[in-house]
Amino acid sequence: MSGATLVADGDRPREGGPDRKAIDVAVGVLLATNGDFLLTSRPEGKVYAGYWEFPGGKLEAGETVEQALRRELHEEIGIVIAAAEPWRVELVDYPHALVRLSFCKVRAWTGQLEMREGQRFAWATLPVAQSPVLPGALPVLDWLAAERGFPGATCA
Ligand SMILES: Nc1nc2c([nH]c(=O)n2[C@H]2C[C@H](O)[C@@H](COP(=O)(O)OP(=O)(O)OP(=O)(O)O)O2)c(=O)[nH]1
Repeated sequence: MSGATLVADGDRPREGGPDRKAIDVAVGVLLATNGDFLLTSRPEGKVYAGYWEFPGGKLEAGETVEQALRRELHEEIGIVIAAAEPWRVELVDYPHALVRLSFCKVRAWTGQLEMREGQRFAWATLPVAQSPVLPGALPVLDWLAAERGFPGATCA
């Protein structure tokens, strides 16, 4: 897992000193009725371009996680989500930023998937065939595996 450290929420960040402020990010784990989950690739021009992740993005000033997730998923993949079910929060210390990822499960939405930033997308299952997976998205695969009683490696 080069270039990023997963740290327990509340721990002091590895680099940048105590003033390094975490950037809040809302992330959606879209679940199809058959259990498949949506992965999207990071667009060109962003850090970790081409890596697979769960769709989402940074909170804007004054937004809640759910509001940001609703906005980001509409802007980036063209859908309008129903409820966002808060799931887990994870702090990841990247060289480019310390990010606090708020993962939400999303089971219902309207609209057709439309990759508006030139991303690729895949309905994935365990073990995930897509590669490489963004370091900050890997724990989600472990959480899904634990929930599902899936044994072994989560990536092929
Ligand atoms: N969307 C998403 N971001 C993740 C995941 N895991 C992970 O570490 N991240 C990190 C990567 C980035 O540092 C940060 C998200 O920032 P971003 O640059 O993609 O957000 P954004 O779409 O708002 O981008 P921009 O408006 O600044 O261009 O969160 C994940 O599964 N999904």
